[in-house]
Amino acid sequence: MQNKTKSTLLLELRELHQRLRKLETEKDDLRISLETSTEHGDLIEYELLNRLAIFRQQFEALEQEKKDLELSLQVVTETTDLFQNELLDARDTLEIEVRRRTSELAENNLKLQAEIAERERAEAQLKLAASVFQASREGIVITDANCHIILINEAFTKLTGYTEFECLGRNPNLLKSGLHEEFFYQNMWEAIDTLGHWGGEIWNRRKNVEVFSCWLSISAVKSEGQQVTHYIGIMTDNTHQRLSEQRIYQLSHYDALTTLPNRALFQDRLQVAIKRAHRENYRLALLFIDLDNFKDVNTAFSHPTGDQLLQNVAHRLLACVNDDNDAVARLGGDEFVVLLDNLKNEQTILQNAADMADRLLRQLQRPFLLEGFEIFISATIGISLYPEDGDDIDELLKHADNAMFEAKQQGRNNYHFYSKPMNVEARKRLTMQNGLRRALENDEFYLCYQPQLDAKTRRVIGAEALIRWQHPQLGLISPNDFIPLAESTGLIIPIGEWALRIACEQNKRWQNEGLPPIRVAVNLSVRQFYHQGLLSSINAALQQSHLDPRWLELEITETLAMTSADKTLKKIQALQDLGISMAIDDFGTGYSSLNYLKQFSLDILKIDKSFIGDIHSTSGKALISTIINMAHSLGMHVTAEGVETLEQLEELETMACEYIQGFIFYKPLLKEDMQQLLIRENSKIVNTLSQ
Ligand SMILES: Nc1nc2c(ncn2[C@@H]2O[C@H](COP(=O)(O)O[C@H]3[C@@H](O)[C@H](n4cnc5c(=O)[nH]c(N)nc54)O[C@@H]3COP(=O)(O)O)[C@@H](O)[C@H]2O)c(=O)[nH]1
Repeated sequence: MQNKTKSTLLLELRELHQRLRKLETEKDDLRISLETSTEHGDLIEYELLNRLAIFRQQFEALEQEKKDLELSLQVVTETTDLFQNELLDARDTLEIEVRRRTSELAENNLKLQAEIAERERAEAQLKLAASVFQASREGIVITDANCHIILINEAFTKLTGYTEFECLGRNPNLLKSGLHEEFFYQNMWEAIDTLGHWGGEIWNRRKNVEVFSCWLSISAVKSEGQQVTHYIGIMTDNTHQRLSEQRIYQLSHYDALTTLPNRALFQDRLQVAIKRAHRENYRLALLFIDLDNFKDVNTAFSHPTGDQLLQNVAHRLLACVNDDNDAVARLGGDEFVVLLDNLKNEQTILQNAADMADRLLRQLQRPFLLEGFEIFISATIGISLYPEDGDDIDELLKHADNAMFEAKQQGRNNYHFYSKPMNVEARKRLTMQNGLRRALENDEFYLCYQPQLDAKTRRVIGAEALIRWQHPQLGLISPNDFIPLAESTGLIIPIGEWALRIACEQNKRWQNEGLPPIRVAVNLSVRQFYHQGLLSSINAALQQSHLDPRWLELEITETLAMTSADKTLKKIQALQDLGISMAIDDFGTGYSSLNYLKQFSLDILKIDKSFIGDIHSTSGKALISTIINMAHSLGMHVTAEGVETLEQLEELETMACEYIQGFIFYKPLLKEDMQQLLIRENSKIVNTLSQ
């Protein structure tokens, strides 16, 4: 009974009540039946009473059962109430615990949520970083602390041509272009080591050996303990920018039509040249060139033809200048400039500038063949000199421009110096130059003959033919003044040929007159010597005069002999093969190679007068003696020139110098005087023979 639950007990109790009520009803029914059963006899009554007693018993049993049940219910209810209280207590404790655990759980959950969010954020960042690394247009390379590549991105491969496989484990110096000096890399690493970072432009080399320019930034990555763990290099291809920069530079510094430097670049160069000239104490000449009547070409032909003409002019100007020192630029329109830099010799600056102006004018005078036409133009040049005519760009340009304007006023196709004294000199030069062209036709040249004597016998054995120019206005002009001009204009060729022809004819004439034969020496200038017509003109002179070649001597200077030695050697040999004597002039003033001298096997060595003037000193004496001995050992005879004093003559005699030329005996003589001398010489010989 105790084990039954309260609800089971209540159920049973309810059932019991029902059964009791049913029994009550049956008992009532039975009583009524009993009261009304008199008609049925005693049997029925007995039966009914019996059944009633059974009912009663049942009822009482049920009542007892009910009591028991109610008792049990009471027990159960009491037990349940007790349990209920314990349960309530337990539930309260449990609830508190559950609440505590729930809040703990909620807290942990929040933490977890935050952790998950953090992890997701970190993962997203990593993903982003990885995609940025890969998608970056900059080439990125990551190395370990020992500079071994551990990671590169796609852009790096694109930029350098190296794949990851080819790079991993290697040093990034595999990109070294070889264009930077070692100190460049030293500075770079110094910055990384001290500042942790370096950035700059660098030339690298791709796998296909192509060199490219890039902006490179290198950062050192450090641990918390400040130890370098990695290096990150980020490079941006700069080639396109470089090319555009070059293009922009080209456009802004060079003339698009002629590709010559434009005004801006020229001014920069002039500025640099002025500074250097100031520092190193030399001079500059600025030639401002303006084409004459250029507009007519544009009008008569077309602008494209005019453009072509300007391009051709630029080429010709460039061909005239010395690549190393001089600069040509187009200032605009038909205006050009030439800068002569590094003019060290003060004596020749005027000459150099005037020579250049001459050369430019001559080049521009040659016809230009354009579109099937021969187009003739000329130019006018204004010249300013640094520092005389200005010490800054603007002044020099302005004064050269002014000088050009002056030159235009005086007629085109000429040049004009800015400063007056220069112009006087230049005008003299111009007069000489113009006169030089006509001098041959006008028979303004003549030859003098300076006798050469045998040092021992004092007999005249030869003469040097020396040219003179009798200018109608300027008077007698020294060869020292006009020979360089003739050289630079090329007029030395006809003038030299004339001197050669006259000397041969005169010598032959003296021989024909029965005078003692002498060897006449003729000077050859550099241009003349290398002129391809030299041999034929000498042959012509000899044939026309019928002079035996052994009575002709040709003098070349020491400097000439030493330039292009092989070419010189062949030419000397060819002349000697004709039977002509070859002399090396001005010996000691230039640069000689004993080796060449030996190979040339020249006939005569002429010691320069500057040495003879120094013969009184011990060192001068020793030097001359050495030269004479060397010449003898090379099989040459020696002529001492510029001998002016007895002391010099005696010294030379003791040194076994064979021939003497100098004022001590004779100055250069007119041909008539030379003839008289030869007549006297002849009579000396006759006298000696008759004694
Ligand atoms: N290419 C050619 N060059 C020529 C020709 N004619 C002459 N020249 C060269 O011109 C330079 C100057 O010559 P010149 O003024 O005639 O002077 C010569 C002599 O007068 C001078 N000399 C001779 N002796 C003395 C002397 O005792 N004292 C002194 N102060 N001067 C003297 O030396 C000049 C000859 O020199 P060099 O020729 O070196 O023997 C001169 O360089 C000539 O070469 C020519 O036709 N063509």
